[in-house]
Order: sequence, then structure tokens, then C-alpha cells
Amino acid sequence: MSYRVAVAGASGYVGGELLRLILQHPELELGAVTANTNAGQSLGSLHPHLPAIADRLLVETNEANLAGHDVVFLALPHATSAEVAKTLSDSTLVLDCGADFRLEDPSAWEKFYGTPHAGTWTYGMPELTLAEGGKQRGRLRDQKRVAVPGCNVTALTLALAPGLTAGLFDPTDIVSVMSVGTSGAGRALKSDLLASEVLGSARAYGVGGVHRHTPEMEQNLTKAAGVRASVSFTPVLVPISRGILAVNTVRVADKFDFETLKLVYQDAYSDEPFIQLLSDQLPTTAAVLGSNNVQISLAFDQHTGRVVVVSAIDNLVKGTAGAAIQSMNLALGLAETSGLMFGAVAP
Ligand SMILES: NC(=O)C1=CN([C@@H]2O[C@H](COP(=O)(O)OP(=O)(O)OC[C@H]3O[C@@H](n4cnc5c(N)ncnc54)[C@H](OP(=O)(O)O)[C@@H]3O)[C@@H](O)[C@H]2O)C=CC1
Ligand SMILES: CC(=O)N[C@@H](CCC(=O)OP(=O)(O)O)C(=O)O
Repeated sequence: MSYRVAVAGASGYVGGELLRLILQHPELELGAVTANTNAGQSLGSLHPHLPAIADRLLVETNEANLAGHDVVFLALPHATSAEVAKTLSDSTLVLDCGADFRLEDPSAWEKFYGTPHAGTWTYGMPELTLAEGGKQRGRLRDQKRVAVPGCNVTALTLALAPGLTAGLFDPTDIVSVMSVGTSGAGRALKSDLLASEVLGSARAYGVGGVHRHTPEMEQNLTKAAGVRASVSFTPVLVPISRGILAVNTVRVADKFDFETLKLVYQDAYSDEPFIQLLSDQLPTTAAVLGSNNVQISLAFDQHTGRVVVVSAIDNLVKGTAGAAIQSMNLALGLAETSGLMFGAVAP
């Protein structure tokens, strides 16, 4: 069976990555590709790396163009997704790559995004371990509305969730500092993202607990821990186009043993097709580039009583488009790995 899929926001970075993944998915057929300012342009002019669909034209993002599809991916700015979602049929599977439907607490949404809360959809992170037992994947089957996680959030959550679920980490003492690539900021022109501002430099942003991913991180880690988790998060923009390298540290709980922690992570992740636990290497963004993989390493800093969990993802694959396809597979009852079992690009 083939599912007809539309991509809203197909001219952007996430839209382009969705197109790349859709083209190599055996059960998907590409339907409408929509845009805003780029409506009328050919995909070839915007995504020259996808010659198979170079002649396809972008159309306007509206109800008529998005109707009649089995699956619609929204790769749109925050708030725009929520508006477009209102026009889509209840029987269509809709996956929002933006933030509009990720948070459960309306006050957290309003505090960090400054607009009314649009609602909450099923959260698309299959590997998330839950304090109540099982993993988030069990909740995705047959869903029609899925909120795809934030990219920075994915790098932190998958790094710490098993240790929190096992009660081996103190959920109130988590610090995450991430090196993040420029494509995370999208394709729209921004003066502080000019090559001359970014190349040869690194700079922190969203400093002081104000980054909008903080409540989503805390929501996930609270679900993993079963008690309230709090996170100090600081991203650092580095001159790479793709990738997130997260250095996450957490104070250990009273009953901590590093050998037990390693067994907990093996138990949680050894059967996960997209998560690699490294024991004799450290994660790098280069090693996951273009893939849906997550690399994770564990170290115990006995001197300070903290565990350092390093994780690496490609923000446009496991950080968005790949995660969206993975959740789509689960929601449709397809093999979770369908269309996603490709390696990274190196060097
Ligand atoms: N980049 C990343 O690494 C990640 C991004 N996300 C989220 O995914 C979403 C897309 O991000 P990204 O691709 O990076 O962003 P881009 O800026 O690269 O692309 C945005 C897309 O939305 C379209 N668009 C903009 N305004 C409107 C509007 N008013 N109505 C309809 N369409 C509009 C643009 O069309 P046009 O070009 O024609 O103007 C373009 O196709 C965002 O919500 C982002 O936060 C999530 C995780 C990671
Ligand atoms: C470099 C850069 O700006 N990265 C973005 C990535 C976030 C993102 O795209 O996620 P949302 O879907 O939640 O918007 C940031 O840190 O805000």
C-alpha cells in the first residue's frame, strides 16, 4: 500500500529534509508541496540536491492544496502550523514539526511563546522511557495528530531519560550545554546568521533559562523521572550547518552505581534501531550526519558526583524530519524503521 503525503513548508530546511526522506521511503508517494513566499518556484531551484523532483512546483499552503492526502507534514513556523492544522481533515495523519502542540501546560506555552496555547498532540518520541512503565512508542499507534519533538530537546531527553527512570539521577540538578548548527535556525534570512557573523566564531544564545525548549525538556524528563525535573539549558551556535552535540551533566542520586547505570542504558537502548551507546568512543556530529541516529556515551565524574552524558544527533533528521517519519511509521502501523535505515555521510 502506498500513502499519499503532502509537505507544507517544503521550501524550508525541514521541508527539504522531509522530501529527501519521503523519496527513499518505500510506502510513500509525494503529493502536494507547499510554500509561502516561494509558491510558484520549482523544487529544483530550492533543493538542487533532489533532482528526482526538480520539476515539481511549489503551491500555496491552503486547505484545497493540502486536502486529499493520507499524511500531511507541517514544516512551518510556530503559530502558522496551528492555523493550517485547523483546516485539515480529522482522518488525515498530521505531523507538526513545529512547537505548537508539544507542551501540555498552557501556562508554560504562554510564558515561553507569548501566544495562546493551541493544544496538545501525541508526542513523537518513541524511545522516551516513562516512569509509569514502557516507552512513548506505545502511544503512537493509530494516532492522527503527532507533535514532533524539538531538536535540542531530543538530544537532551534521550541522553538522560533512562537514568532518571531508573532513579539513578537527581532530577533537580541537570545542566545541558549544546553546540548547535546554523540550520536549526531555519532558512529565512537573519542578519546574525550571515556567514561573516557565524564562521570562525562560537556564541551562546538563549542564556539564563529563557530558551523556549526548556519547558519541553522539563516535561519529558519529568515523565521519565516520575517527579518534577528541572533543567538549566544553554545552546551555543557553532559554525557547522547541521548537527547538535549535547554535553549533559546530572548529579547522581544517593543510591548510585556506575555499573548499574551502564546496564540500565543497555537495557533501555540495546534494541533501539536508532540509538548507539558508545563505550570506547565519544559521540560526534560528523558520525550522525544525514542519519536518523543518536550516539550516546556515559562517563562518571566521581570527583563531583556527576554523570556526563554526551549525545549527538543531526538536527534535521533525528532532530525533526527523521523523527517525523519514524512516528508516522508507528502511527500508520508500518515497520518503525521503514525508509530510515541508512547510514550517515562521512567524512
Ligand atoms: N531547522 C531545524 O533544525 C528544526 C526546525 N524545527 C521546526 O520546523 C519548522 C520548520 O523549520 P525550518 O524548516 O527550519 O524553517 P524554514 O524557515 O527553513 O522554513 C519555513 C517554511 O515555512 C514556510 N512559511 C513561512 N511563513 C509561512 C506562512 N505564514 N504561511 C505558510 N508557510 C509559511 C516557508 O515558506 P517560504 O519559503 O515560501 O516563505 C518555508 O517553507 C519550524 O517550526 C521549526 O521550529 C524543528 C526542529 C528542528
Ligand atoms: C540555531 C538555532 O537557532 N536553533 C534553534 C533550534 C530550535 C528549533 O528549530 O526547534 P523548534 O521546532 O522548537 O523551533 C534554537 O535553538 O532555537
